Amino acid sequence: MSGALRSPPPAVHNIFIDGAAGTTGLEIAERLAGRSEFALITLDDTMRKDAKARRDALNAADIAILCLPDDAAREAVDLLDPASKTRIIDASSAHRTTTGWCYGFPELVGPERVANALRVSNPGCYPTGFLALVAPLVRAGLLPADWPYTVNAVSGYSGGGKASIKRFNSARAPAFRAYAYDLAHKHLDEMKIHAGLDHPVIFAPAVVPAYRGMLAEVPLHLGAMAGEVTVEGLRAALREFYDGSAVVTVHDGSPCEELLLEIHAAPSDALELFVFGNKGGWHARLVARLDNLGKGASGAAVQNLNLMCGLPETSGLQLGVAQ
Ligand SMILES: NC(=O)C1=CN([C@@H]2O[C@H](COP(=O)(O)OP(=O)(O)OC[C@H]3O[C@@H](n4cnc5c(N)ncnc54)[C@H](OP(=O)(O)O)[C@@H]3O)[C@@H](O)[C@H]2O)C=CC1
Ligand SMILES: CC(=O)N[C@@H](CCC(=O)OP(=O)(O)O)C(=O)O
Repeated sequence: MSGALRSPPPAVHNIFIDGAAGTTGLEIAERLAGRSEFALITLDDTMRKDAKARRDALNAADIAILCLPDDAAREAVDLLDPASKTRIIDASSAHRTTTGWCYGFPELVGPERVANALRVSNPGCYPTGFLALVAPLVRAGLLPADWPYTVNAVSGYSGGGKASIKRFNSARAPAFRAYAYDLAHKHLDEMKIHAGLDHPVIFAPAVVPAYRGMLAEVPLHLGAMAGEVTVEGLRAALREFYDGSAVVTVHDGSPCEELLLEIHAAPSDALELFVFGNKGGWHARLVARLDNLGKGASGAAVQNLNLMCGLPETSGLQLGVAQ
């Protein structure tokens, strides 16, 4: 082999998951297990909340993925040395509308922006469904930016992290939990800003006793909107926007009697979009189906991590669509 050109060994990226013992962190680690491109920096259970140990791990990482409550995520960023080269993917809602942070929705902001970013803020699970439906249609001028939109959604109970899992696994688990009746859910700004809307949406979320899964729906009085917008036109625009995506599927207009979330669904990093309308096209329902822990959290973090490391965008993702 003397004189033969050899490729350098592939780079190994040092990754620290801050909050690795939580719901999102554990699913990210599962998706990274066995991937030789990554080496995980870990803290044992006695040190995982120790500020000094976290500071060392955060600064030693090439990329740190924050799977923490918002305050702890802000604290993690503060723990970085001023000269730190560590890049961040934040799964919390602490930085989703913060100047200087890249909104980590590659299909909407462009994969190259995520790939080159120092600070990436992952979208929330509900906003992922809402924005995937509405942002491209507002951009295309098919839906008005000044419309008073409503979002109805159901989530699997893992969407609320360990506390919600404990509640839904207890003897007093509710059969259905509707919430956010203060009309001030923390996702409102994120949805408004990244969809380019003039007004906050009315957001009506609920939780069902399935571990994972999510439906986010935007009902539309299409016939009351100005212009000639049709159900077929909305669907065609979404199909064009996501053409070639391995993650997002826009279903055709085949009849569909029901959309289901399975009680024991397997993890999925796919995002499915549907456009339904009545005869005459006066009413429409835009629906997104996803796994809150997949494209809604951990799958999205791994997709962004791949991009930031120059790896194929969907490496390690589970993209089976349930249909
Ligand atoms: N679950 C989901 O579907 C989604 C979650 N997210 C966001 O991701 C983030 C993580 O959520 P999730 O995994 O569900 O939450 P969990 O409650 O399941 O996990 C959070 C983890 O963070 C740990 N933690 C809390 N404070 C600190 C600290 N100061 N230092 C180190 N670790 C700490 C907790 O420790 P301990 O185990 O001791 O409690 C826990 O292990 C949240 O901001 C959430 O909003 C975003 C999209 C979807
Ligand atoms: C079911 C449930 O409780 N869901 C959480 C949101 C989960 C999520 O998207 O996390 P982020 O808040 O980080 O975006 C809630 O409504 O607060």
